[in-house]
Amino acid sequence: MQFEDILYEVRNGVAWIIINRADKMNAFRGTTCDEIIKAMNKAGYDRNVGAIVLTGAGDRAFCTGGDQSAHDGNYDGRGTIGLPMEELHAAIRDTPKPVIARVQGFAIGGGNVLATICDLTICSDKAIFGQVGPKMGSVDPGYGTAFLARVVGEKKAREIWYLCKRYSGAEAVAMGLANICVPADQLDAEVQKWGEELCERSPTALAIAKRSFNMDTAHQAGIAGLGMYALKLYYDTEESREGVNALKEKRKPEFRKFFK
Ligand SMILES: CC(C)(COP(=O)(O)OP(=O)(O)OC[C@H]1O[C@@H](n2cnc3c(N)ncnc32)[C@H](O)[C@@H]1OP(=O)(O)O)[C@@H](O)C(=O)NCCC(=O)NCCSC(=O)c1cc(O)c2ccccc2c1O
Repeated sequence: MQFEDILYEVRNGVAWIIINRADKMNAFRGTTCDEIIKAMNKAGYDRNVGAIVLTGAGDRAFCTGGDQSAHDGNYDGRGTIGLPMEELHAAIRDTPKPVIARVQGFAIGGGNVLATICDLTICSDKAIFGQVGPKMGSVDPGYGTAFLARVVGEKKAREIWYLCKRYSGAEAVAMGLANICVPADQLDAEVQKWGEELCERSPTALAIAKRSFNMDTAHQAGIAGLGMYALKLYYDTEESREGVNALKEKRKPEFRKFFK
């Protein structure tokens, strides 16, 4: 399988899916989403793979969400908003293997959502977690908000989305957003160790456990699907475009000027 935006490697039974767009801080465009979906399915149904790692290339970012240079009212791919976000999130949740987010640098916006949805998160002491949606004219109306509240609790999730603060790896562990934080030079070894340990467990027991954990929040896919249509309408407003424009022009957005 040939990929343009990602790398796919199997290391001793652990499949590594690496977003390979370091120049864009591993932001995803349509192609990136489609390739991650394919890779999740490939790893999920490969009998020689016991665990999956999702990460980004380089040390500056895990993933900074939607590629804003490919965002002009809509993103550049397929789906309601020009990115198949519902399918990407479903691919991570539905693949029958545990998915570990390996977080170095920024896990911001949709990158933060991807890490949240993964089964486990291992981060380095250089990791920075956070949301940017209301700062740049977007929001994730599904797992990124509703599921986050299940992970870190309602108050913290609302703080994360409303205030768009940044959080260290240690803070992410304290709030339950990450499982463990290790020094940056030990991150790869730690992630591979967890992956290989998962390979020793019964794959069927893990698959059933994963489905069972997912069951409790499966209805959130409905909120996401419906919300995408609301988001599409929002992206067509001056208020939302102000966020993208301000980011490109490296200035503070003035949303209230456009609020109707
Ligand atoms: C990540 C940052 C906080 C880093 O700041 P810093 O000051 O360290 O670095 P720079 O800002 O100078 O960035 C360096 C370089 O990288 C480019 N870049 C960074 N992020 C992106 C990006 N997302 N898209 C395109 N390019 C990016 C940046 O432009 C610089 O390039 P130069 O050429 O100028 O050197 C900071 O960069 C930052 O805040 N980035 C933007 C983050 C962002 O807005 N992300 C998108 C949010 S929306 C989203 O992700 C999203 C997610 C979902 O899950 C959704 C689900 C459903 C619906 C919608 C969703 C959605 O919209």
